[in-house]
Amino acid sequence: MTDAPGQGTEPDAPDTGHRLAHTWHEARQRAFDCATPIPAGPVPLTAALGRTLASDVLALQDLPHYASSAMDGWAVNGSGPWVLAEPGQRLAPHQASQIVTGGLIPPGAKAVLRSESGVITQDEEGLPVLALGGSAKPGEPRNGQHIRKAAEEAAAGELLIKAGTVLNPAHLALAALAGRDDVAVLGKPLVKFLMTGSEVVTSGMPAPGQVRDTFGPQLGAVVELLGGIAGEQLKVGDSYEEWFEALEDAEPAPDAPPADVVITTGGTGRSGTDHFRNAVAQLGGRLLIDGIAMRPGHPAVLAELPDGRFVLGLPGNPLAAMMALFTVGAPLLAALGHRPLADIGEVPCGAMLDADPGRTRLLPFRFVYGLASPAQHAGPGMMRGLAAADGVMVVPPHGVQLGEPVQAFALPWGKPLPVPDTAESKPRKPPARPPRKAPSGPVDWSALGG
Ligand SMILES: Nc1nc2c(c(=O)[nH]1)N[C@H]1C(S)=C(S)[C@@H](COP(=O)(O)OP(=O)(O)OC[C@H]3O[C@@H](n4cnc5c(N)ncnc54)[C@H](O)[C@@H]3O)O[C@H]1N2
Ligand code: MOO
Repeated sequence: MTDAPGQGTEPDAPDTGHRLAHTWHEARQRAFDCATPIPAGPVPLTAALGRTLASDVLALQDLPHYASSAMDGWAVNGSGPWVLAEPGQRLAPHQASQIVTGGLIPPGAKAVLRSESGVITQDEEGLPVLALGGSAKPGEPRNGQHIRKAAEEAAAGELLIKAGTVLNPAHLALAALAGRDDVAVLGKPLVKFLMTGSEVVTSGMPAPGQVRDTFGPQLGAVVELLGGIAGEQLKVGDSYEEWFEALEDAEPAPDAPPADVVITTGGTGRSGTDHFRNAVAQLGGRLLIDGIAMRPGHPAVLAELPDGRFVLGLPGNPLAAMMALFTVGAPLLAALGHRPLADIGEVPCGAMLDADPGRTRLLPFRFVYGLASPAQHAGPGMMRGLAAADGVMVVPPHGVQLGEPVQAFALPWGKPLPVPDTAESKPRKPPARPPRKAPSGPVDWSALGG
């Protein structure tokens, strides 16, 4: 929200010399090109799920590293009856000692007799001995029976998990079996959030003049879907000093690792309480993107601070913020996280969309009979259209004709869209002949539900 003009120590905003310097495609490419992949580093196994392994995991020793019993019963040497020995002691022929599943096979043991296959009885002198009995099968115990040999899963030095593997829970267990406490994984950007807006309330019914926070519930989740690690969310007041301090982050909590990316919401405008550019300037940062020729989301800003952190300023309007996040945040997180720039898809347009000279429109759409139909309820401050959408159309400034292919991207939580063979950098030209008259604007989906 933009209220009274700001006061205080706010410096002049950096003079960028231009507004909306970047087309949608340029902004996307620039956000990707400005970042380099975060180097690989070790993470504890408990934090490694879903991460990409940077170097092979080898068995540090034999797996298992000692011979053990596969059954509860007795370790035995030779044939019965067996004289009972102390557990762990070397067994001479015709000796046995009690053992549990997983127990270390004592020296001299040749097999394990299951508890249900043996009985403790007495010899002629009344001393206790172990004899075959119960459910023992003929020939039991065979040599080596019920003994898990050392190295039967892997020998020391053997490759267990290849570099490049995306780690699942079983990989983590295998790495632990191999004796690892941590694994080297490719870098993944940690993202912190600074949310502005004194009118924003985070629970209950907002009064007139207040709005319910739409960012708290969704931004972290979207960042995770885009390959980032969602860090802490901090609410920032409207004063410049609060903004500056939050962005400076001079005294981070001792247990909080530094962010790679800071995402701010609101405050991208140029009125008195909109402080993004000024705080970046005071911190000695540089603006990489300052406005994009797109709608909604045109005030999006991307900056880099001297300490290497990227700061992505999302507009306050909820849908505008998501479009800015998809346009700038997605490529930035991909580049930092060792991933390629996502391909842009193509869908047949289900409406005639007029020209809007000079800017790209991002329209949430839903497939209706195979055609991408623009969403209703897709104003910059709305979420209803996006919540039900199948993707977002990238409508070029010259518009789109009914049935014409139009570039589109999938939602981070949605199904992929078909990608054409042609390079995404070649937006379609309008057809030479005027098309037949067709309905324009949003399509009424109410009959379809959802
Ligand atoms: N004179 C002009 N005014 C505006 C322009 C312009 O070009 N000239 N652009 C408009 C556009 S487009 C956008 S987008 C916004 C950008 O505004 P800010 O980034 O400065 O954001 P705010 O002013 O703080 O908030 C805008 C709007 O968003 C609501 N908001 C903020 N946070 C939340 C949240 N967590 N959950 C839900 N809604 C939120 C806030 O209440 C405002 O309604 O500027 C336009 N104005
Ligand atoms: O970026 Mo604003 O529409 O473009 O909400």
